[in-house]
Amino acid sequence: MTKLSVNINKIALLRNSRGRNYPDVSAFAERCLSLGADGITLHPRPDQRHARYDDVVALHAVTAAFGRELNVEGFPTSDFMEVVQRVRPAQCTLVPDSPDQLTSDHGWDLIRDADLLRPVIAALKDNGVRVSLFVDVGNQQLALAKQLGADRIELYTEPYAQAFGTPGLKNVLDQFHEAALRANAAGLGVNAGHDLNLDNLPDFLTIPGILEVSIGHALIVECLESGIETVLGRYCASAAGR
Ligand SMILES: CC(=O)[C@@H](O)[C@H](O)COP(=O)(O)O
Ligand SMILES: NCC(=O)COP(=O)(O)O
Repeated sequence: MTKLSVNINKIALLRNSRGRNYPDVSAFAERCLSLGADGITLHPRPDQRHARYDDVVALHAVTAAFGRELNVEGFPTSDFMEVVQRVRPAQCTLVPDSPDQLTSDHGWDLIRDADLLRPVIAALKDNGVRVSLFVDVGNQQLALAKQLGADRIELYTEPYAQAFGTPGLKNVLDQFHEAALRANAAGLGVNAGHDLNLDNLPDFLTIPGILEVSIGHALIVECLESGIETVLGRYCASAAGR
C-alpha cells in the first residue's frame, strides 16, 4: 500500500502572511495524522517563506508522538543540513532547487551533481536518516542514485499531472512505470510527488510499488473547495442573525 505524506508548506505560508501562529502548523499536522495521513512532509526553502527551520523541529515531535514519519525536503544548504542532522527525521528528500525557486520543477542530474550529493547522503545516512533523491521521469542514470548511497528516489510527477486528461496520458504513465521499474531494478524504493491531486492520483497509483506520495498544494486547495459550503453557510447564517 502506498503511504500518504501530507505536505503542509501551504499551511505555513498562510500562517506567515499574518505573523502569528494562525493557522497553527503543528495542530494542522496533528489533524492530518488523526485523520489517517501516514506522515508529514515539509519543504523549507532558504528564505523560509513558508516552512521554517523551526517547523522541522516542531513537526518531528508531532509525527513522533503519532509514530508516523516526517519527510523533510530541500536543497542541502548548510542551514538545511544542520537542522536535518539535528532533528533526524525518518526521511530526507534532496531536491535541486535554487534559492529563489518558486517551486520545484526538475530533478537531480546524478552525473553532474554526484560530488555534491555523495558526502551529503553519507552524512544523512550516518544520522540514521533515509535518503530519497528527487528525479525526472526520463532519468536513465538511476543506478547512480544507489551508488551514491540513496535509499529511494522521488519521481517528479508534474509531467504526469500536465498530461492527465489529455490523449498523451497513457504514454506518460508508461514512462513513469518504466522509471519505477528502473529504480526498483537498481535496488531503490520509489516515492512520487508534485501536483498530484484527488483526480489524477488513482491512475498514477496503477503503477505498482509506489511506496509514498507527498501531496500538498492541491490537497490544501481541495480542502478549501470542499469546505467552503459548510463555512460560508455558517457565516451567512451568523450574519443573518440565525
Ligand atoms: C519537491 C516537491 O515537489 C515539493 O516539495 C514541492 O516543491 C512543494 O514545494 P512548495 O510548497 O514550496 O511549492
Ligand atoms: N514532494 C512533493 C510534495 O511534497 C508536494 O508537492 P505539491 O503537492 O505541493 O505539488
